[in-house]
Amino acid sequence: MKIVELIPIARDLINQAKIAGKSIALVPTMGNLHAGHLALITLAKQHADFVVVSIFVNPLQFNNPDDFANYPRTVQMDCETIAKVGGVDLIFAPSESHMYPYEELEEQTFIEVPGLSDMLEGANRPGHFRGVTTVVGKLFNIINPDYACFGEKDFQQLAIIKKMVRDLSFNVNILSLPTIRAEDGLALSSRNGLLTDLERETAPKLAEVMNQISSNMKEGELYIPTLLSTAQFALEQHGFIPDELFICDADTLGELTITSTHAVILMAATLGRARLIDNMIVELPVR
Ligand SMILES: Nc1ncnc2c1ncn2[C@@H]1O[C@H](COP(=O)(O)OP(=O)(O)OP(=O)(O)O)[C@@H](O)[C@H]1O
Ligand SMILES: CC(C)(CO)[C@@H](O)C(=O)[O-]
Ligand code: BAL
Repeated sequence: MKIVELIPIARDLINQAKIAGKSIALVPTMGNLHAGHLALITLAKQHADFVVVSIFVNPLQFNNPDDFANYPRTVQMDCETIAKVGGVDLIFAPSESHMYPYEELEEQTFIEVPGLSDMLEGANRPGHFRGVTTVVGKLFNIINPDYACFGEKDFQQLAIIKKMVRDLSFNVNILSLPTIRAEDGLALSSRNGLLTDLERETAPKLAEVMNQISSNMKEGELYIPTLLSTAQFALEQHGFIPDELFICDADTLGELTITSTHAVILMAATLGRARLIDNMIVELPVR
């Protein structure tokens, strides 16, 4: 396994693999790896001969400077974890100045997916998805993967990346994986490390509240304002500051309509220093 910081060196190694007839899979991450990332690596290995993991805390996608400053950076430990798990051929871990060599980040050329990027999480984190699509597009151009693997935990991000790939004709197959959870139901996330022990005990309540909304919907309660206000109240009772609570059509991410077959519950809530996100698909009862 090679660990590479520079774009031309990564390109050379990928070209050699391609000349040898190998297919390439990319797992983009911001590091601080957990079992969710390792499951994405397993997915990549199932599809391709040469697996690349990128580790880059992308400044373009952080609209909150404290969030960027606090984001856990553990590259050395991540490389050791990946080496221990095995099966990864290349770790691409560029420096910020190598990815964005400008004095001001705003000088960088951006990729922007309209519509989907501005709603829901995008409305709450202005510029976030523009930063994600720009870095993912750049990684696709550097690594030139046949496959790229993403988690369904970032549901809206996945929808936006699929649209970017379609709209810009990137020659890459997008693979995805359901959210990997701790035994108590908490979605694994790098930001979970920011929780105190006590907050960590409370954190699974986010998924519990989501499960409760899902059960209510399956039983026929489909009046969204009631579902959302009940969830908001429950989260506040547990000490969360709810940030986003949405129930949308899982296919369009727009409002539920009479023809919707699946809803998605999207949640983001702050607990202590951590902003946690989660989501769940709900098959709607026949109406
Ligand atoms: N619990 C999980 N299950 C499956 N995939 C996950 C999980 N957590 C993250 N991923 C996926 O891993 C990839 C890299 O995500 P990232 O490095 O941001 O980790 P993260 O744990 O989501 O961190 P954070 O949520 O704090 O940003 C993304 O495609 C993301 O959707
Ligand atoms: C896809 C990604 C690695 C781009 O920085 C990031 O948004 C993430 O970790 O989900
Ligand atoms: N996995 C999501 C990346 C972010 O919150 O910036």
